[in-house]
Amino acid sequence: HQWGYEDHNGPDVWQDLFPLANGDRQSPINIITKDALYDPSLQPLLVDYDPHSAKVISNSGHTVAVEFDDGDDSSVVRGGPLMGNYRLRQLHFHWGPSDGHGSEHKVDGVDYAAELHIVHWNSEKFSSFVKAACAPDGLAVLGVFLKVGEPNRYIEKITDTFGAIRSKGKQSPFTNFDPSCLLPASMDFWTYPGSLTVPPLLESVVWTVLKDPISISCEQLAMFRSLLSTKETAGIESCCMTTNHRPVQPLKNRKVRASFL
Ligand SMILES: C[C@@H](NC(=O)c1ccc(Cl)c(S(N)(=O)=O)c1)c1ccccc1O
Ligand SMILES: [Zn+2]
Repeated sequence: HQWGYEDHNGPDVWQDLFPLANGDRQSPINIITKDALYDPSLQPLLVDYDPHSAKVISNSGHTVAVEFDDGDDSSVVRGGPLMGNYRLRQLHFHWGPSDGHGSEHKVDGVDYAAELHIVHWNSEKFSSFVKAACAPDGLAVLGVFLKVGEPNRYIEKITDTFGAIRSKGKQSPFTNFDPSCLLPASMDFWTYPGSLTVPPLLESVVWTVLKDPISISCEQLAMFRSLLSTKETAGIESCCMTTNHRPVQPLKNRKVRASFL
């Protein structure tokens, strides 16, 4: 039984197989900006990525991901709400069936066309991503909103590979890529304690969501939707990855902090 985003295996039934779906610190959330607490003690968020860490780009069936060599601390994020270094592991995207929605987090109820997640793990306290993914401060995910507008020349480097990774399970070499090129000018962020937004929904993510979006053109977005969530095997008709975003979850007893006034 493979989880997905359709009625029979989507977010509304994930709780059947993954009980954490109804947990106390689930992601994504709607960020209500007037309730966000400005915290002057928050340090700037500092990324330091080595382009040679990028290894492959893969179609996981749920999303498209660039995977990095996380064997050393050559690509890390630190500062912000984080204690110590978090090592870069992978980046991936979430989008929707139309340009009107597709991001996972919302800001004052408004969602963007898509959202980029840059996933890191706490290499000071843990020896692997899998171990870190089970601890409350094990992962740090940097969320970046994508707003429909001008074509994005760095997103183009990603969509250029889609011909080779059209179906689920396909991967292609992808190196010499620094994810900093996908960050907006301002590193102002909101931060809150949350979870993976995909099963197993582990509650181990310190979220930092950047305030400003980056651009993506509607044609580039359409290319994400042309990726297939099915394997290439003959006989099974292929289906497009038209949507892969989880609805917003209850805030419950959490506070969102802002790094800016
Ligand atoms: C199954 C899928 N894992 C994730 O997508 C994923 C993992 C961790 C986090 Cl923290 C998030 S999230 N959305 O909370 O940022 C998503 C996957 C596995 C292997 C390769 C590519 C790939 O995409
Ligand atoms: Zn994600």
